[in-house]
Amino acid sequence: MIPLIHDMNGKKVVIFGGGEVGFRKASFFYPESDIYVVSRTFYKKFNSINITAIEKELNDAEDNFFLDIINESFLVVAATSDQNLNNHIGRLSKKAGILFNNADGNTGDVMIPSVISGKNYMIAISTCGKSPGMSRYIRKSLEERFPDLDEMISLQSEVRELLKKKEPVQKRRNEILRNIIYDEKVWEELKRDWNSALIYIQEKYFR
Ligand SMILES: C[C@@]1(CC(=O)O)c2cc3[nH]c(cc4nc(cc5[nH]c(cc(n2)[C@H]1CCC(=O)O)[C@@](C)(CC(=O)O)[C@@H]5CCC(=O)O)C(CC(=O)O)=C4CCC(=O)O)c(CCC(=O)O)c3CC(=O)O
Ligand SMILES: NC(=O)C1=CN([C@@H]2O[C@H](COP(=O)(O)OP(=O)(O)OC[C@H]3O[C@@H](n4cnc5c(N)ncnc54)[C@H](O)[C@@H]3O)[C@@H](O)[C@H]2O)C=CC1
Repeated sequence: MIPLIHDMNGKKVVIFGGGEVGFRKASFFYPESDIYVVSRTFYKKFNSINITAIEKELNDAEDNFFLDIINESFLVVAATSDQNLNNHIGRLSKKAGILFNNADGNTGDVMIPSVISGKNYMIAISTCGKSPGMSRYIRKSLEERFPDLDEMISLQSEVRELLKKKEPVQKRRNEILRNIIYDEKVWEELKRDWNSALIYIQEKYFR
């Protein structure tokens, strides 16, 4: 498997299973996608997000029920507590030519990663199904280790543009940007304030 960052805006996503896991998967795609959740029961937190809920016992549902509901969707997620049912939904999605993610059962075409994101970046973490708990741990560790990523990226972006005007040699621009990233004092100034970090950079690197 390889990672892709995908525009899910307005895409139809159908989730089977309305438990805590189904809710987490729905939250993952919310609010970007158009989300349908099909289940016999719904976890209480579903009240907090805007999805289309379809109450249905799936044990006695015909294949055509599934095929009608997943029609024209971009992705199907199986998150019921019944592996056989999840795998069956996977086979039907394949038949319909729709991407499939399985929260419990045979791995589908797509896996859902742990995500850290800000205004200026996103990082997705996966252990390829080996240890989702470790993905969560890595996410938490990165969040603690890099609380100022957004600020640093916007600072780099600003300095990059300033440098393009001031420094004609690309290799030199590259070197300065790298030195700034590794300059602990810049990170310290950033904690105080974005502008004081920029002033420090201009005094030290723009002479
Ligand atoms: C394969 C995958 C399928 C998929 O859903 O795409 C899958 C499968 C399974 N997870 C299970 C358990 C747990 N999942 C988590 C947490 C997350 N699980 C997520 C993704 C994935 N989980 C995909 C692989 C991604 C990868 O490898 O990185 C995350 C990243 C994204 C999300 O769900 O939003 C989210 C963290 C979000 C965050 O916080 O950052 C925790 C931790 C916790 O809840 O504290 C536990 C308990 C501890 C543990 O088991 O490690 C079980 C039951 C195992 C059993 O029966 O014992 C299965 C089924 C199986 O393994 O067969
Ligand atoms: N991929 C992941 O990240 C994780 C997956 N899991 C696994 O995912 C599965 C779901 O976990 P939870 O949401 O905690 O379980 P849960 O039991 O709280 O929720 C299951 C949902 O599926 C629905 N459902 C089950 N059978 C159905 C049927 N025949 N017809 C209609 N609806 C049906 C239930 O009504 C319920 O809403 C479990 O098997 C669990 O082991 C657990 C943790 C993380």
